[in-house]
Amino acid sequence: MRQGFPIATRGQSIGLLGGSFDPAHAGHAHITREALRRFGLDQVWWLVSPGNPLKTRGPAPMAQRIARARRVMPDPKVVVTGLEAGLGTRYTAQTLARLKALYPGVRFVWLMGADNLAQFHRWEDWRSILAAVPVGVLARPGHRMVARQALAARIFARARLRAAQARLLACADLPAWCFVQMPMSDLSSSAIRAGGDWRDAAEGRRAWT
Ligand SMILES: Nc1ncnc2c1ncn2[C@@H]1O[C@H](COP(=O)(O)OP(=O)(O)OP(=O)(O)O)[C@@H](O)[C@H]1O
Ligand SMILES: O=C(O)c1ccc[n+]([C@@H]2O[C@H](COP(=O)([O-])O)[C@@H](O)[C@H]2O)c1
Repeated sequence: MRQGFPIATRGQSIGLLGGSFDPAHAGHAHITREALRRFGLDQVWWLVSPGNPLKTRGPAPMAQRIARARRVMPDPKVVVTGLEAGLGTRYTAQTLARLKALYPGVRFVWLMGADNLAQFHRWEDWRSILAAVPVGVLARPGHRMVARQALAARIFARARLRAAQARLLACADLPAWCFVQMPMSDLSSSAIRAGGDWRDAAEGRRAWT
């Protein structure tokens, strides 16, 4: 394994939560705990992104975002990484192809909030992502209807597992995706950047819907 890359063994199920984490907040921690439990994952790796290809604004420095993410999510099952910077990949499809080659036999699951499902069809080579790994989608306020309305969800409607089957997702035949509802956090990095109250966000004191 490449130096500085997390360890995973054959047969393990690893969730990958990519994001700008600019900054990380209790909403990220919440969906990660839910994903571990609902999808029966062994670990979740946070992929702190060098920069979302669809966003024009550059994020805060990587080291700063990683350090904060580790404070927000000090869970032994969660590994905060800068893997995409290490791999030199920019698009999720590329990242997944590289990780699957580096970790043969590991079952990766791509995780994302429901807001990302809404625009998933705009991602580079998005169909290849669904061909490569199962996708777990976590509810987010304002995106209740996305599992029915998003273009990618409609095109791949037959690949959808019911929430009751969530634990089967990591081993499911591809393509497969699953949307899980749960108590939601209304936290977002953009609201934190706008409001400047980072401490409350880290400790999750904001409202839950
Ligand atoms: N409160 C939340 N509920 C559900 N999913 C979330 C929540 N916050 C973030 N996510 C998901 O976590 C992943 C990484 O999110 P990201 O780092 O972009 O944070 P963000 O709060 O969405 O940022 P921004 O407000 O700048 O768009 C994405 O898949 C996103 O959908
Ligand atoms: O591959 C793409 O085209 C693509 C487009 C938009 C977002 N993503 C990924 O989605 C994840 C969430 O991005 P963000 O900026 O909403 O935190 C992060 O890992 C991005 O690299 C990927």
